[in-house]
Amino acid sequence: MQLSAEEKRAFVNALDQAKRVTHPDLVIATRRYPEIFGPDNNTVQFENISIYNLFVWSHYYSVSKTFLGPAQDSFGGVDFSHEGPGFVTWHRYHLLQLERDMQVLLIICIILNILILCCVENLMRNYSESGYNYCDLMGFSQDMLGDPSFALPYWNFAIGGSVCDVCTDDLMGARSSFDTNSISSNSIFSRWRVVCESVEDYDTLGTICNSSESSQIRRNPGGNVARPMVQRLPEPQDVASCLELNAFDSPPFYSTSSGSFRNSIEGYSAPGGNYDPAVRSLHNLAHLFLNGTGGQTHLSPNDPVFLLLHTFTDAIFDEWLRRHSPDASVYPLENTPIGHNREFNMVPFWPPVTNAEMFLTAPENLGYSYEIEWPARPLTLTQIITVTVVAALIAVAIIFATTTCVIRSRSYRTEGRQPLLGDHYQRYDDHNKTQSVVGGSITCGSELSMMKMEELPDFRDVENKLGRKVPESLTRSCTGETAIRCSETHARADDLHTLNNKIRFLRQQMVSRFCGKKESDLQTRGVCSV
Ligand SMILES: O=C1C=c2cc(C(=O)O)[nH]c2=CC1=O
Repeated sequence: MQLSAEEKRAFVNALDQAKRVTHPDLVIATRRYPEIFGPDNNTVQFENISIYNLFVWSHYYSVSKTFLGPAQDSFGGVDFSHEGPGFVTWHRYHLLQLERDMQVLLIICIILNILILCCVENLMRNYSESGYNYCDLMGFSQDMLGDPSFALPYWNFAIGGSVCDVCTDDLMGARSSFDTNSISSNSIFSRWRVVCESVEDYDTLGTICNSSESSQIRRNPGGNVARPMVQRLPEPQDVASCLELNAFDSPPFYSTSSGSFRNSIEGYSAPGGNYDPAVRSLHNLAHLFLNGTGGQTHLSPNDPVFLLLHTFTDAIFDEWLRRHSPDASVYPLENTPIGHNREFNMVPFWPPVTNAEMFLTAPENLGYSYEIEWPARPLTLTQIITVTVVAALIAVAIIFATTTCVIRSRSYRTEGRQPLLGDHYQRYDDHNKTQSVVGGSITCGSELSMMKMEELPDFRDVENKLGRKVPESLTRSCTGETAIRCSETHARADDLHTLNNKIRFLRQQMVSRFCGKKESDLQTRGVCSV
């Protein structure tokens, strides 16, 4: 989704070229081994095939029944690329082969153009003057020229919801307005035709898929009403959970494996690792979501969404390798389904390549990397417990603080109706010392000072705030009891509250001024009373 418009166009055009240009090196077998030399035993049953169709054919071949020999049953249920540890390694190589083939395509194109320009310019002058070049003759477009570092992008399919965001005309093709199962005619992919469609015929006739193209790509993302579970894409959390799994794979190394990263990313077990026959997740779910060509194993690469879906699957595999740094030995050496053992060659790639060769971190060993932001990891049980306990403690602290505030504020309010200087502010006499503040008088030890409140520095502020004169009886030298009474007579509760605070402040000032101590110190020692 982050490609620029130009990058999208170049990518789509490059795929279209790959669909049309014949693979420069490889041919496909269209008959099984006993018939490979043809009816006359002299005509090899091979065919040329385009670069993209070879990509489709390889996948078809890897999931096809394997012929065991004359008079022997086909070996059904064989799958060299799914339902086993080789799922991730096989599909990785599959993508790398296509990517390399497309890079070569671009290099050939550049070389041929240079040759035309330098060597056969005269010969081709008329053609060049028409604005075309040799690569156009072969089906190349200018978009692809000069970019031999071509790389396959990926589709983050773990976005939840039921919208295929890459199914737009500038990418993989929007839905046709006329047929919900077709691709819009504005997309180049509406003109693609599939290969390997006639599986039943191949099986009954004992043949193999050839390069013949047949019907259009079918696609109806999220539209399988008969199977609501596959109407939604996987969620980001599914990726996060799957990446947490420690074990690469687990016996029987099949679609029934539990606690297996491979089976989770493949999508036969829940993202958290438990095998559940009813579950389809991640890669499998994305396939089934496409609901058409891309959801049928023998056909799925015909829909180009396949390769974006698989580059993302490969990115998850690579992130798992990076996080868990597994030794090669975590990939099972034996007892896997046929073709999936660690040192076995992956069928049908040529030249031979083993699963082990793809079980390595890509940036360090294979020369490519993915630019992806991974969803946050889900919390472990311990983390959930810790967070819960901390949250509970914070809640208790908040409740305690709130309750204390409420009680205090209530007591302040009632203070307005209580003596300003109550019983506990009564004179306190110690044998040695007497610190006492009563109304506007302070006694410190033997030293006695009398002071009118009016004389204290900012006493006028109180009056300003009250908007009137402070009651006379208070300003003189109210003893505790007197102060209340005179206040109750002259001031409202709010005023009393303000006054109360002010008096408390003044009292502190007086205590510290006359005793040279803070009131709190004196109170701590239990020798100060007001
Ligand atoms: O192309 C594929 C289609 C698939 C469908 C399922 C499924 O779980 O039913 N799995 C698939 C894998 C494919 O590669």
